[in-house]
Amino acid sequence: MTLHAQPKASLFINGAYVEGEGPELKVLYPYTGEVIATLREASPEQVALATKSAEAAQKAWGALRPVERGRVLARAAAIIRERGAELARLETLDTGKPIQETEVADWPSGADAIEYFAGLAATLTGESIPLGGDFVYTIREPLGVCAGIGAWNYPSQIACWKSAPALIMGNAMVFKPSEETPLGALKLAEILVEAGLPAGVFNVVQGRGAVGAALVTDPRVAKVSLTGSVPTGRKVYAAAAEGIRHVTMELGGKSPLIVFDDASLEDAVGAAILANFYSSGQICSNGTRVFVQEGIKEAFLARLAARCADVAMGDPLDPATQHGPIISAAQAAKIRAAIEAGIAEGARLVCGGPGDGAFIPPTVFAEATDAMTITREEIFGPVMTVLTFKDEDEVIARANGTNFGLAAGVFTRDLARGHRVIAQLEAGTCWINAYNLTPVEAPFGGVKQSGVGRENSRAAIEHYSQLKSVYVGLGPVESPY
Ligand SMILES: NC(=O)c1ccc[n+]([C@@H]2O[C@H](COP(=O)([O-])OP(=O)(O)OC[C@H]3O[C@@H](n4cnc5c(N)ncnc54)[C@H](O)[C@@H]3O)[C@@H](O)[C@H]2O)c1
Repeated sequence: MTLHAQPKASLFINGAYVEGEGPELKVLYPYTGEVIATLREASPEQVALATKSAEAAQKAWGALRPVERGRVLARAAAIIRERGAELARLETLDTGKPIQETEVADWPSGADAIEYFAGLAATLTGESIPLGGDFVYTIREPLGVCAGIGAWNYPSQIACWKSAPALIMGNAMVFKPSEETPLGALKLAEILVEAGLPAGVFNVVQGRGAVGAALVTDPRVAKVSLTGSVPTGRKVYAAAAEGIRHVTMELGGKSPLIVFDDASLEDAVGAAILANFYSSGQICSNGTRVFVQEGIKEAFLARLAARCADVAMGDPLDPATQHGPIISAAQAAKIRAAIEAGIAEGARLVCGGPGDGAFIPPTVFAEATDAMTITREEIFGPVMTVLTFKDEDEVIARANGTNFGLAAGVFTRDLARGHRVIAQLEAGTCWINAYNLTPVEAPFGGVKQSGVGRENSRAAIEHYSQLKSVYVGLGPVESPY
């Protein structure tokens, strides 16, 4: 079976594939390390060309009836679903994620977002504000050219989640995928054009951080939406501030998953697995600090270790594979260093460990403290830290003892307690008796250093539009002189 995934060219500008003029970018299949495509980065001139194309195309696109924009996006969602198998395979080659995940989670979630915003299109109106005689009306306007910058863990989903609300509001977008996973965004550009999107409304440039930085500071860019780590977020937010640009920041996390002793043990263990090991643990909202109430700690760890022992690791294209490789050798080395630090600082390795080559098995630490590196820092790999607690107040304080605030989960059969605890947790995206489910209908995003703004749901529209307020005077103008 060929693993060749070379696109027609590296960039997609003004409705067509264009070859990049910058440095080479090799795309490796994480499972085997073989080169599946060789791309070129965009040159600074090509980044400017992309934003100019976007600026030119945005005017007519933004002037369409919203229902017409919705029709284009609805068609694109249908094409994504028709090509589900082909797109899932490409996503697996690009990311190394098991095909059993990419078939149900990645592009399908992207298609959901495109479909959702397509349906919302015609409902996005301003309001009329009566003032006695005079009145004010508001117009919800697009921002103009939006820049999207993606991470490598959900490359196609991220491209869809950012472009769908942007485009439906009449904006144009220039998207830069992660240099690790450049392929899916090109497919999205192709599909959008096939669905009827005018040339230039959605463009893709490739490259490492410097290309992202050039995009963020391009004078035509009005808004920047980044999915990435906190350190990158800090840089991008600062660069965007120079031009008073709007931002959405979807950043990292070290989220708490709290399991009370009245919870269904089997469900809580299942959620802890979903919260730590799906996509080989490379998920921003992962509940990597699992707080288990004292009385059930041993039973929880025993069941967790037993279920993790059954994991099927291996060839991501094999439908039976549940746990794939880590995205890159560099990321695997970082995760291994975190595992070594956990052992060196005295935590007990319950199962898993550093693994071999591209694979790191589901790894669980117990007897950890809040001060340990594995408990404080985002690892972005399949590493769970189990901590124990005595009571509600204690666990809330400890769960909040972090600068991150992306997500949080609570497991309990006492629903009053579930709501009470969630209300006190400093996190943007929360679950009670569930974890890591992110339907497009619900807002997604973080508080504290995990981010600014929300993706998905009607809330995303706020971040891709601005309100014009129009005062209408119906009476005589009263001037003081
Ligand atoms: N909150 C969310 O929705 C969410 C989702 C997925 C991943 N993440 C986070 O992303 C991180 C993992 O992804 P990653 O390693 O690709 O992140 P990263 O921060 O290294 O890179 C993210 C993107 O930013 C670009 N970039 C780097 N420097 C830049 C600069 N100076 N200016 C502009 N762009 C720049 C990169 O090329 C890449 O496309 C984790 O921290 C994870 O938690 C967050």
